[in-house]
Amino acid sequence: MKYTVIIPAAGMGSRMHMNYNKVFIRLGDTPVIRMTVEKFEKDPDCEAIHLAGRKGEIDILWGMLEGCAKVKGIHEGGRERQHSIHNVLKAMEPTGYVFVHDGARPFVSQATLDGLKASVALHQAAICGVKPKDTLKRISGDAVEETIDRTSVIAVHTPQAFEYDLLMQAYRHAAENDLSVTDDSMMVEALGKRVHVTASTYDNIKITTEEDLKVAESIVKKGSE
Ligand SMILES: Nc1ccn([C@@H]2O[C@H](COP(=O)(O)OP(=O)(O)OP(=O)(O)O)[C@@H](O)[C@H]2O)c(=O)n1
Ligand SMILES: O=P(O)(O)OC[C@@H](O)[C@@H](O)[C@@H](O)CO
Repeated sequence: MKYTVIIPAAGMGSRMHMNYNKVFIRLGDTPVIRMTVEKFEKDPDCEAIHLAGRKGEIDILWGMLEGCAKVKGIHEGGRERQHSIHNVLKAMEPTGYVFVHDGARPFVSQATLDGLKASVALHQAAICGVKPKDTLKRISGDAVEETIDRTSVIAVHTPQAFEYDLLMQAYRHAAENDLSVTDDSMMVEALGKRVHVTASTYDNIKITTEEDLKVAESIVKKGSE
């Protein structure tokens, strides 16, 4: 199963409190965005990589990704993650399957990619995640309303994998209905389509806040799953 991956990298990284985009942070010698892209350079089933970058950072991204032969385009991002991805979807060639993967998740495993490929080929829409390790409660202000059955929830990661036509339809529908989402699956769910779930790894963190950098450095040191 061959696919194209869209990697949004056009955020501000504001929760990282640095004065530059967090995907440019180096872990060892390598920028986060290059580590992420290399995961897909190495997967023989990934045919093309398209990124979203902030206006003014597109040349920096091309520089950081020098020699990454599958990178076919770096497109201008938008106000929110979903607008960045929609811009890429509109700019790239139609294809069979599309993965969407955060530029800030450099530790996705090959097994996670393989699981998603198998699932999306069967179900048209597949996401990955991990079981929560903590007890989960629904709250109102500082009061507990209920304890959630944690066997019925997952913490969702990327990549998320879709048939191209389905994802295009979902993004068009979201734009027309002004839907605000935090992942791509929410748009497909809004069409009434069933989305399947496969396993991710606890290493597949999204680098979001300063403490994530310490975790990321320790994953680099030990090697990711
Ligand atoms: N307008 C945006 C916002 C986010 N992203 C990308 O989407 C991914 C996940 O988003 P998030 O972790 O929220 O990144 P930021 O928006 O950069 O972080 P923050 O919300 O702290 O500013 C990141 O790789 C980020 O670069 C994007 O392409 N376009
Ligand atoms: O809401 P945030 O801006 O932190 O992140 C949005 C998405 O990147 C995130 O929901 C996916 O990575 C799936 O977890």
